[in-house]
Amino acid sequence: MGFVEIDSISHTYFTPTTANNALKNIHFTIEKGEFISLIGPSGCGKTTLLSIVAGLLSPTNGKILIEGKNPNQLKSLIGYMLQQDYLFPWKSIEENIFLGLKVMNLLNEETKQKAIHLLEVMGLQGVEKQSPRQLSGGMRQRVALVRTLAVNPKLLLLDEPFSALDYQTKLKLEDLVFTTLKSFHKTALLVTHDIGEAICMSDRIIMLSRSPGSIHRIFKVPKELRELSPFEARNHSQFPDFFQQIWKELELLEHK
Ligand SMILES: Nc1ncnc2c1ncn2[C@@H]1O[C@H](COP(=O)(O)OP(=O)(O)OP(=O)(O)O)[C@@H](O)[C@H]1O
Repeated sequence: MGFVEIDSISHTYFTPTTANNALKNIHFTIEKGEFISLIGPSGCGKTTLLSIVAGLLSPTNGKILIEGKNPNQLKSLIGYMLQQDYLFPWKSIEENIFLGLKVMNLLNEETKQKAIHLLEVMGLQGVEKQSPRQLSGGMRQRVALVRTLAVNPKLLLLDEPFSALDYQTKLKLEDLVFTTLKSFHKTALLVTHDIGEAICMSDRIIMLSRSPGSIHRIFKVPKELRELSPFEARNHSQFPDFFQQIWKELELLEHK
């Protein structure tokens, strides 16, 4: 059994007059420590799937099991990182990174110290007393990552966490997130529109097609690229060919 079992998920959004089949029979597993990316044309159901895995939305059909359990039983073990950092502007950085720990009743001297240490790991030592307004977008996203990791989640769900950043910051953050997650042996599911990002961060890439959202193809990232940091992977000789392969397939789906 995989660490995460996504077992024949279908989802329909109902309105009084319409039924929108957002997902149909999505079935795959994620191994512990694996990094998976979801890509596909707009509206193919990536965010819907992530919300279902997070336990925020109940699928119309099928089930999700994380270590054999329903995600609703384990919300505390799932961390979410989004495009917006959702830091509270009126709270200090320190208060922001302790927030998840506080909500989950896990705030003590040890967990506080670990969170502060994570800030240092992210290159943010000394910002504890500052306000989010004083930090750049990339710094705030790093704080958001610290807050997410502080509660020691087993599964990280990343919904386009780098898409609002400038290109250089995005590349740096990809490297940082990648190395941090690998060093803590975290399992992650990333939604992205960026093929390059999917290639350089993932072990496998799941391409969805739309109407209804279903798995079109699963790509295994070549071993040579998986062994490198995202920045190095983007510069590897195998990167352009693999990029082209995925790009062409995605183009076909976009115009379907
Ligand atoms: N709350 C909702 N009510 C009705 N339909 C919805 C709702 N949320 C999403 N949908 C529809 O479900 C389908 C999948 O949407 P979803 O946002 O999951 O796709 P996505 O792949 O994340 O899109 P994008 O890449 O544009 O962010 C789309 O057709 C969308 O219009």
